[in-house]
Amino acid sequence: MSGLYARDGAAIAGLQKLRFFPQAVVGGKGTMLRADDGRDLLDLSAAWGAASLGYGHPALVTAVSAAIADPAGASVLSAANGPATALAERLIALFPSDQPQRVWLGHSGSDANETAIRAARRATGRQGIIGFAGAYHGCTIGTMAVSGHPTLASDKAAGLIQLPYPGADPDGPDADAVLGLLERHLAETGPGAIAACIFEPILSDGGLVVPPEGFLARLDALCRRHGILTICDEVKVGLGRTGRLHAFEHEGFRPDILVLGKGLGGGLPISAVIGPQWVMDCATAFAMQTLHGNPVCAAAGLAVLDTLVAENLPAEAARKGQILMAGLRDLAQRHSCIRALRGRGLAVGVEIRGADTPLQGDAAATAGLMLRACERGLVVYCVGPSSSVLELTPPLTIAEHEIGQALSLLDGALQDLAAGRIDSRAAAGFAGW
Ligand SMILES: Cc1ncc(COP(=O)(O)O)c(/C=N/[C@@H]2CCCCNC2=O)c1O
Repeated sequence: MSGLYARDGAAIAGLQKLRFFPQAVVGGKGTMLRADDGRDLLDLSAAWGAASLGYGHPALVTAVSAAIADPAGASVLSAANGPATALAERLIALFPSDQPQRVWLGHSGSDANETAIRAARRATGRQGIIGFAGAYHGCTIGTMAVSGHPTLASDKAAGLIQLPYPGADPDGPDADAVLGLLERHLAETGPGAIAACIFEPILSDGGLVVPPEGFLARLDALCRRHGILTICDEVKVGLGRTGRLHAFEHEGFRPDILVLGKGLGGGLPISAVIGPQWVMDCATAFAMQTLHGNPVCAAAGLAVLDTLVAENLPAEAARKGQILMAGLRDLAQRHSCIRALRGRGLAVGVEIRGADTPLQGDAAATAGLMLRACERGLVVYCVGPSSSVLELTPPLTIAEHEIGQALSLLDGALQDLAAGRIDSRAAAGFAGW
């Protein structure tokens, strides 16, 4: 174990660790992270999707350097600032509506979803929320209460209707069954009980599950019939990652409220809730934290949005996602432990079947695979209710040759797994999910 990782163990709280292998980073450039042992690691995670432009992108460096050198204050709580206002105006323009919209700026997906839910309740006067099993909306009390991921098994919100996510379980309910279940719930609760329905356009931490075609549009229509606000949580898969600017665009509907985070800041902490003015202006001093709308983070957000356009990153994600998926299908032909491949654009899941490997368990095989991948120079993490789905969410700026390198490194780790060259105890020291 490296010196830096040991020091991390003696200083950083376990409360915030989700560790799969002893990764210790001292720098980064593009898609590469530099480990403290001098190795270059190809990062297929992009820090759980936050490093949307990779590491050290010139547009980010220029924008953030200028903003920190002459900061326009530190927040929007009690003063307007240029970068935050400009970012809000851009986000409104990118999520057009026939109603006036407003933008709330935060630090994380958690505080953004927490705000969206609280504002929906305050603006509608209703308390109930519709959510989905397996969904990850945040790690705050309010977001955990409406999430369904097993790691977030806290007390659930009073009045929560938690539905199965169609497609998450191959033997589970399909879209018709889930919508029928929701209709029955609404018939029982009455039309005036539910404030909002919150959903991910791709169930991400829940296993990288793309919903059946048409499901989300039908869910949106059903909610509108009952005056229920729809909150689309695009914190992980938004902003070009799926091949469209917004993931909901694949589904042919427009949610009432859009939540963005992670990649919005390109690695800096900024999130956003974009929604109708009657919701977003329903109160003041209601959802505030001291540094919300920080001008340096907002400048990063503007640089990300500029670069999405300048480098045509949504279309590039669609194109490169096809290259990645084709390579994974080739690996699946040669490695029977790959149970399934799922995703859109550069949001891809590789489900692992442990029974076909010497490590036997799905989670054990996945853990061993991640650790060996890192030893071979590839960073990839896992998601899913059984921690058995590799989540590939590389920087949108990943180069084609780096996709080839990543596939080759993953192939090597899969060969090690199949040949019994990964000790089952190797990953035991890492708690994972
Ligand atoms: C769809 C979706 N919505 C909200 C969140 C919460 O975002 P924050 O972790 O920035 O508070 C997340 C965060 N997801 C977790 C973050 C914790 C580590 C596990 N991997 C994730 O991507 C998310 O994926």
